[in-house]
Amino acid sequence: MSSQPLLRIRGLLLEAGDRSLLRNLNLEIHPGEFWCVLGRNGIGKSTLLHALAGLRPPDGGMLEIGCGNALRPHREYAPAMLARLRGLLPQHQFDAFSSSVMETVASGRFPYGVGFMQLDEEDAQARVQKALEQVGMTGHRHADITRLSGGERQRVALATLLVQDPPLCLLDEPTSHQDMPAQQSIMALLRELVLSQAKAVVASCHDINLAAGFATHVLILSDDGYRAGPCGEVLQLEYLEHAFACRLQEVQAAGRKLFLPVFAV
Ligand SMILES: Nc1ncnc2c1ncn2[C@@H]1O[C@H](COP(=O)(O)OP(=O)(O)OP(=O)(O)O)[C@@H](O)[C@H]1O
Repeated sequence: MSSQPLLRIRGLLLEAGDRSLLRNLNLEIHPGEFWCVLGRNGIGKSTLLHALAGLRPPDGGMLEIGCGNALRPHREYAPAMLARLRGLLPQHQFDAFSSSVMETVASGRFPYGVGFMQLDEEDAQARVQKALEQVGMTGHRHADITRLSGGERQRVALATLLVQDPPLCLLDEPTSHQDMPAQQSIMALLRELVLSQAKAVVASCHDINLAAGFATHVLILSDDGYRAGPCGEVLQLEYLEHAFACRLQEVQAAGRKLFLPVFAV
């Protein structure tokens, strides 16, 4: 890949208490790449995404982010500038107050205002409308976010990220609350962002086959290290069985490679 990376990770160390989650992670994330992060519960996927977003400092090594020019550590950017470079869809949404779906999605434009709530109204509204269409939530635009289902609330959060429109989109389990068609459409939407808008996406995911179907690259985390690279190279039975500590079988269906669990019963 010849383009300038959006994110450079060098010798990254992440710890939780006295436990090392990730040791010596080296990776570059470029425009046009859709990375899925795979691994068991508690392996460190959310921790990694939070570190990539600059929400927690690395415990060792270096993380640099940028767009176009030289990359710099997250701490060297003002918050609004950093919010124009990267956005994070958290795994859970916490709503302390009522707010309409449209107001919530419009909050993604805050980094582009000259002051709090001083937005280009026309531009913001057009973006909100488009994002709600993209996530299939137009019919809920006047709804109170505290009254949405888990899957609906997560799609509103995704629409907020789309409206924020950063070149680097970080998503913690974007498909976890979604039914099967919604999982497919969200993954297709993320792939479209990558292919048609040259964004970079890094998303944690528990479904190997969704990753295989839509991602361009995978990062597989395991207790003793990681594998990273294009899907065709890294989505290997051996690596997956090692990372998930379970037996899998590889099958061909509809012209695609799928990984299924081997049930013990
Ligand atoms: N603030 C914290 N203090 C101590 N340990 C923490 C903290 N936050 C997370 N951990 C631990 O770090 C480990 C990694 O957590 P993380 O949420 O990154 O895992 P994950 O791979 O995203 O898991 P899941 O697939 O279940 O969402 C877990 O063992 C968790 O208990």
